[in-house]
Amino acid sequence: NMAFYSSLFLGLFALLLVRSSKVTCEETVSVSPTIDISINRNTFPQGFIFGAGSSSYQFEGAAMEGGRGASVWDTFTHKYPAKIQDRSNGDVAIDSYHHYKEDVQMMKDSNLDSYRFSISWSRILPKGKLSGGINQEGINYYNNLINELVANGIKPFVTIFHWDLPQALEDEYGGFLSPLIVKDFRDYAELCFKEFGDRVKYWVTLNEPWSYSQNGYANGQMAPGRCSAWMNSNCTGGDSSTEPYLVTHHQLLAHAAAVRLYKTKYQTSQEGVIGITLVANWFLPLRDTKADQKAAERAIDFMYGWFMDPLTYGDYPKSMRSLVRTRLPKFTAEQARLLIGSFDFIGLNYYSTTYSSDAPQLSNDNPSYLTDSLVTAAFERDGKPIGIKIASDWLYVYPRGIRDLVLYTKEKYNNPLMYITENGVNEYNEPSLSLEESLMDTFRIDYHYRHLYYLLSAIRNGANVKGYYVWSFFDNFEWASGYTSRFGMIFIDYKNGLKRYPKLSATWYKNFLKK
Ligand SMILES: N=C(Cc1ccccc1)N[C@@H]1O[C@H](CO[C@@H]2OC[C@@H](O)[C@H](O)[C@H]2O)[C@@H](O)[C@H](O)[C@H]1O
Repeated sequence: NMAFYSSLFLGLFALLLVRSSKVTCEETVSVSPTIDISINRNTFPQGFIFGAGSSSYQFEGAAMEGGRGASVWDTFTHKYPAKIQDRSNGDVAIDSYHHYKEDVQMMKDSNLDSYRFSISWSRILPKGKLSGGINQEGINYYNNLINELVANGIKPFVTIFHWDLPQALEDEYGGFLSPLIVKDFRDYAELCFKEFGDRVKYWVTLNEPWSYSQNGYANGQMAPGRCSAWMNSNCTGGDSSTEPYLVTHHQLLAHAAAVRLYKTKYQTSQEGVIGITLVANWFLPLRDTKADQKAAERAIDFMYGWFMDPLTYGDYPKSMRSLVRTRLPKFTAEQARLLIGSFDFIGLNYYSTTYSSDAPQLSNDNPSYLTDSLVTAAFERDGKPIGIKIASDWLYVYPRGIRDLVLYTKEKYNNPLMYITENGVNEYNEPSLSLEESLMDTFRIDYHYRHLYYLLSAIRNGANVKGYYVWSFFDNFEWASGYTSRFGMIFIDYKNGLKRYPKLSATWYKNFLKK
């Protein structure tokens, strides 16, 4: 019976244990708060526009067809093929000029709300000026494209200048190096408003004026390929310490002139909106020191404030005034007045974030835009990269940067209406891959999902963002990288008639956009 009582006791004890654990289990179990990380079109505000982008020189082809005149990119690629990684050019590109009906169908199949594209200035004004004559075939092409988009319920989002300046204007007065560009750009913009403004309700004057100034006039890596001789970058001429500042100055004045024209003469009847697209990295201090914090602030001033300060406050950032001094042009009071608020929205192109560290040693007797900010960029801290790198050596994946940049814009520049006009990641063209493997871009789904997650977080924190455009819908001519770099959600088979194949990311985006 001893055994009986001990087993009884053990049983009771076990029961008590279970009960107590059960009781404590019931009392203490707290369902962890669900952190909702699932997003789709419907978690974004009503009316948010989802799209994808392109640009004329990178996509159209037909460079010597349909009456198109030469642009500085035709000259640059033909004269300096060594400056393009695979010595290629945009003569044919992905031939959107002839494929636009098929391409619009693919946009429709992808559930896009909108398609961003740019107009080739020298396709509609082959000599750059009205006096040089209007090319009706060029006008017809854009009318056909716009009509095809509208007929398929896709909003055209049109960039007036995406770097392909008519060569004739470069030859006549140095293009954006001269204030003469303001009148010719305004006349070109007016032709666009007149011919397309009844159906185009979203206008961008300039795409990434920073890239045009930096790559065209500071490092000479892109058209028109100018830089200081001491940079030994095979530039045809130029001065990296002054020309980037003149080109930005004249781009801003040209932008303001086109916006003023649209607002005084076309906006009331056409009821569209007009803005500018700026590219900006986000910048984090490399070390938690005052010096590196100031360096990060200078970095964003020199890349983003270079444009946002004149557009919001009528002058360049103080950090630029104090470091660039006499090499930084001045605005007259009238020009400042025209510039302030010269936009209904800001288009933002965000790709990546870098670390900034203070670099006083950069001030030397060979000044240039590239070093004037006295900042060194880094992609890793203590050997740890800021994010994963898929392909390009400047593109590390840092999705939180899109939220930081958007909230910075909200705080510093009065929360303007914003559209993310480009966000994307590239893989290298890899001829050894099978077609199936080339289409399996799971990294691109990850990239866009995480950037959209952080963009939504910024919106939930009050940022006034109303749209998002993937760069890019199709693989295309990626400037200095030629066809070696692929950003598209649709694969282009360059070896087989430019056939289009949706990548996995296109299917993902289609489902994400399902209404
Ligand atoms: N490409 C830029 C600005 C830039 C230029 C050279 C190097 C880094 C960044 N901005 C946008 O990025 C897109 C992706 O840019 C590519 O990025 C990887 C580079 O290797 C490639 O040369 C560039 O075209 C362009 O296609 C769009 O036309 C342009 O608006």
